Amino acid sequence: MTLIDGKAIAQQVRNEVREQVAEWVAAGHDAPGLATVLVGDDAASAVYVGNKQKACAEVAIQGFDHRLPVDATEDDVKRLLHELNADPKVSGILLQLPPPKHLDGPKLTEEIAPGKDVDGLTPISTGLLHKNLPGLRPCTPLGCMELLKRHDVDLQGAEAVVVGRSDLVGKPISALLLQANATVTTAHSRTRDLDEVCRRADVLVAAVGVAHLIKGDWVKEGAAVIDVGMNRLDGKLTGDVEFDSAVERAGLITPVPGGVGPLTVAMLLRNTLQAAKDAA
Ligand SMILES: Nc1nc2c(c(=O)[nH]1)N[C@@H](CN(C=O)c1ccc(C(=O)N[C@@H](CCC(=O)O)C(=O)O)cc1)CN2
Repeated sequence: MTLIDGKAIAQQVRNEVREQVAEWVAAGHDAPGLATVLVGDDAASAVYVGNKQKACAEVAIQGFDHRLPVDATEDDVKRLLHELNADPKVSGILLQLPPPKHLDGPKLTEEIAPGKDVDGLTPISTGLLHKNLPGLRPCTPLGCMELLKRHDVDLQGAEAVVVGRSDLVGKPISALLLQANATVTTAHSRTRDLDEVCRRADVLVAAVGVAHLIKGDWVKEGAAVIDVGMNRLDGKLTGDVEFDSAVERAGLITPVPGGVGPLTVAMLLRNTLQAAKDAA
């Protein structure tokens, strides 16, 4: 069994982005710029945004850190996003999710210009993904694919089961796996005989947001298990997979923390460089 080291792979990706940014700037271009927009004072979101800004500094991407108060209106957020859309120093924009309850995160995200949508979450980016046309893809699904690629997991004709159908992870990772020629089942909370469906999987992606939903004996011997879940259980961060039992059967598996999570930020950096290049 191989334990996937997401931190190490994320660091490799960040090193690659740093070199590619340096080459881009050496060729006479402006450094790419990433604008993060955080509305309100959610502690976890503030940490994620802080990490994104730090990661930008590490690879010489310009970071623009925008904070709006918890009572910001829909118009306030839209105004800021429109300003950022028009700012040539900004190659990529992200609205940290979720915003405070009175705001509709997905609807506000639609205001981001598709060319700057480094989260890959606007309807245009979603359409490009599902048509397999060039565009920006969501970061966490890209991170899952990167982990599989760097571990040489053969996806051709593989049975892939994705548990979860969110716009952020479940649906886009299903699309990416399908494009890699896996046979994909997107399972969810209403799927019948979920245990049996999971047991078919050569590649099992858990992105449902329920701590330890996927039991060890649902895992096929030798399967690649990618756990996207990030749940708090008894004060501890834990995934959607019952790790201690799944590890007995998996061929390779991501831990939580230290698996998929770090790749989200690394792929955001890669997307920001891509957005800068596409805009040039
Ligand atoms: N606009 C977006 N909002 C949100 C996204 C996103 O991709 N775009 N994803 C998540 C939050 N997120 C990044 O924004 C994120 C979450 C977790 C991690 C991470 O590295 N997790 C660590 C553990 C961290 C901890 O101890 O709390 C890990 O898994 O090892 C990175 C990014 C929702 N919002």
